This record gives sequence, C-alpha cells and structure tokens, in this order.
Amino acid sequence: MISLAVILGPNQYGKAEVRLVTVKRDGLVHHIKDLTVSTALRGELAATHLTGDNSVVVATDTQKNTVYAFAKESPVGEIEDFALRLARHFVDRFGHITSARVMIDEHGWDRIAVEGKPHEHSFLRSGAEKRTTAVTVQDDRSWVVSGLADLVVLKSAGSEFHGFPRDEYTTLAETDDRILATAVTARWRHQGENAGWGESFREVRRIMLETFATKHSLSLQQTLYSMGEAVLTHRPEVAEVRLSLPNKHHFAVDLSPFGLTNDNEVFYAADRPYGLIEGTVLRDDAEDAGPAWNPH
Ligand SMILES: O=c1[nH]c(=O)c2[nH]c(=O)[nH]c2[nH]1
Repeated sequence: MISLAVILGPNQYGKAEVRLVTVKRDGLVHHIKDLTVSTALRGELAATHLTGDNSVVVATDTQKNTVYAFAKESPVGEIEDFALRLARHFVDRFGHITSARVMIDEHGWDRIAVEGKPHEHSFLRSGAEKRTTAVTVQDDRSWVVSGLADLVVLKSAGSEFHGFPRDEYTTLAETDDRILATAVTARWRHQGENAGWGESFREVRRIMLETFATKHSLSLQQTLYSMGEAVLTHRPEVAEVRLSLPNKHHFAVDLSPFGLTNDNEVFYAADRPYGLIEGTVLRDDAEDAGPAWNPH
C-alpha cells in the first residue's frame, strides 16, 4: 500500500434554504416578507470530521431555529440587516465559529387589486425576480453583497450584432436590428456597511434597468459593461458589480414557405441553448473583496 497523507481541506456547513414567511399586522393591513435563508459556518471543525466529536458543532437544526426566532424577536427589515444580525450572532455566540455567511433571497409579493384598490391581506407573487444578499462576518469585519436574480427584460429596438469573425462554421447573419432579451442576475459588493440598504437596492436596480433600456447595444457584452459602469458612476457605496446575462435569443421566423414576408415582426423565442455573457465591473481603487465572494 502506498503511504498517503490525507488532510482535511476547507469546509463549511449550515442549513440551506430555510423558508421563512412573516406577517406584520398593522390593524387590518398586513405586510408580508417571504425569504429563503441559507447559513454556512466555518471554524475549528476538524474534530467532527476526523473523530466525530461534535462538541463545537452548532447543529444545522439550531441554525434553522435561530432564523425563525430572530424573525420573531425583532422586525426582519432589510435582508442585508437581517443577514448581518444572524451572521454576527453565530460568530459572537460560539467561540469555535470564526466565520459565518448568511445568504437570503427575497421573493416579492404585490397586493391583489380588488375593485381597483390594493387588498389588505391578499397578495399576488410579483414574478420570478428575487432580491438577494450574501453577508459574511469574520472576526469584527463584515462583507455585504446585494443583488437580484431573474429580472427578465427585453428591448425590441436599439440592438445590433455584427463585425464578428466568420469561419466555415459561422451561419449567424449580421444584424442591425434584433430583439435583445435577458434575465439579469446581478450581485454588487458594498464598500463598508451602508445604512440605507433598501434605497441603495432600488437605485442600483433602477440604474441597471434604465441603462438596459437606453443604451444602444452593439453586443450584450457592451450592455453588461454599461450597466455595471452606470452603477459604479452613480453609487459610491458600490465597489464591484458582477453580472450574468443569458442572451435569450429571438429568431425571426422564415415565413417564405407561406408566401409571407417577415419584416422583423414574428419571432421564435428559443429557450435553449442561450449565449451566457458574464462579467465583472469594478472600481480600480476598490477595497479588497476579502471573503465576500464564493467560495466561502
Ligand atoms: O450580444 C451578443 N454577443 C455574442 O457574443 C453573441 N454571439 C452570438 O451568437 N450572438 C451574440 N450576441
């Protein structure tokens, strides 16, 4: 048998996707929050892996219960604040836990309109879009990444794609008028802790949407950079933006077999495969990212 030295590498553990819904009652008017919370702890955890000694393992069941108890003890508020409270708790309370990451997705609900008026306690899921956060606390430092996922957008003008190399495998036609559609997943890293998470989120989202709408696009890559650049230009609290943009292709259908022309009016919306355009836009003097991004 060859002698082999085996060591324990980086590890973490926690409860994934704790589903939490809170109802705040303001008389007859109710306010709901719908979150999916994941926790991940790191620390001096060799013993449980090597010998099964669980004396410093904060059970994932306890982590889940802590999420629910914290939701009762004080208002959840902005997801970044809730994530910071939870992550700090695990690091402060348990000496062997040196770092905690809490990730939260927030699912939106709108009020159902009844006779044109928003109902007091009946809601309608507001689409696939999620607001997200990933907070890491280590010692007395913290890193906050805010974001959104599955924000689906489309523009029917102001998008071209041409000038790409052609070889024997290239069939794509050059175009100066195409549909541009994507489902935006964006994550942005804050410099320091910011008091106004809600305002910051709404502004970053607005800036990205306005840039998508108004920037004349020569490629989705150019649009990606412009969206990140606009955020960094207008929001000093943001150090870095990471974007993942699937190119949701819309192909003009060939209607000639039916004796019809197609002047860019009838499209086949393909769901796969899709181009996947991903990139990071950051300030050249951005603070060190520390453990803000995966892997934790
Ligand atoms: O905006 C685009 N970028 C690409 O890299 C690409 N590739 C492709 O086939 N279509 C597109 N569109």
